[in-house]
Amino acid sequence: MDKRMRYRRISLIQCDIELGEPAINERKLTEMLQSAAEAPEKPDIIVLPEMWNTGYAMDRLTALAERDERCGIRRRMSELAARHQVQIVAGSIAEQRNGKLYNTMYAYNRKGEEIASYSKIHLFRLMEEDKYLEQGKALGRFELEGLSCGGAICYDIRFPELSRSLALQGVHTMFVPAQWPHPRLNHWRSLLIARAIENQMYVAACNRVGDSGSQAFCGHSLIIDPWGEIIAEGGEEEEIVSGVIDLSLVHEVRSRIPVFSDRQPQYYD
Ligand SMILES: O=C(O)CCC(=O)C(=O)O
Repeated sequence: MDKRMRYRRISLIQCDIELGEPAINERKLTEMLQSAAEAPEKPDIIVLPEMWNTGYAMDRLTALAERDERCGIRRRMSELAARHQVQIVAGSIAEQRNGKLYNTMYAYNRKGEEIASYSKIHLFRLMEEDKYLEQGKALGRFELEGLSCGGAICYDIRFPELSRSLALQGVHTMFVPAQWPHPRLNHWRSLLIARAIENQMYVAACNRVGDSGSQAFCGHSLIIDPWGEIIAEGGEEEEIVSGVIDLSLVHEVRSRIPVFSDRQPQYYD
């Protein structure tokens, strides 16, 4: 495999998010993104956390969410990607489309083209997402320079069917923006490691830190390889978590333990 195609450096922007303050959040994310992009070891892909524009300001989302016609954040993400010639999995933002609210991930290539979107399918009742948001209706699969990618947002990782469906569609790296709170750090780490092992894929998961009301978010953004080994892990403060993935490992692990050809789908519902 061509060396340039084999390795990708990924940086996860693990940060705090101000509740209901899109302008403040965008300023901070932009600064962190720029410093990641200008680091001596420049990443190929930068990943942001979930709902980073508004946080969980659910009862104010109609006023605060990004609107298609404004095209503000999406245009600026696209400009950042083009300016720094970096690929961006822009976490997810609260957005309003056709009068409905969604929690949506966007991805940009190095030219700044918006190449994919994925709206969260499994809405998290504990945060009342189901009361305010419309669920997504399609899986998020996309390509970043030949890397076959998939998206899952936070609670989605509790549904192994979603990541398995992505793997069956050829995904080798799953990106997971999140706002995952304590006291379920153990679930966060275990579920992400399990999704990587069972699907023999890389998982790059970007969580937020800090508090919002009674919730404390647990950070520990992770890059996990297809063997379940942790390549990089954050703490519980703001930081940029980086690691290099080696795509040949996906093929190696899949040929060593051939779970995809050993599946027995006739027994599954
Ligand atoms: O499933 C969990 O424990 C956390 C999920 C969550 O916080 C979310 O989807 O926003």
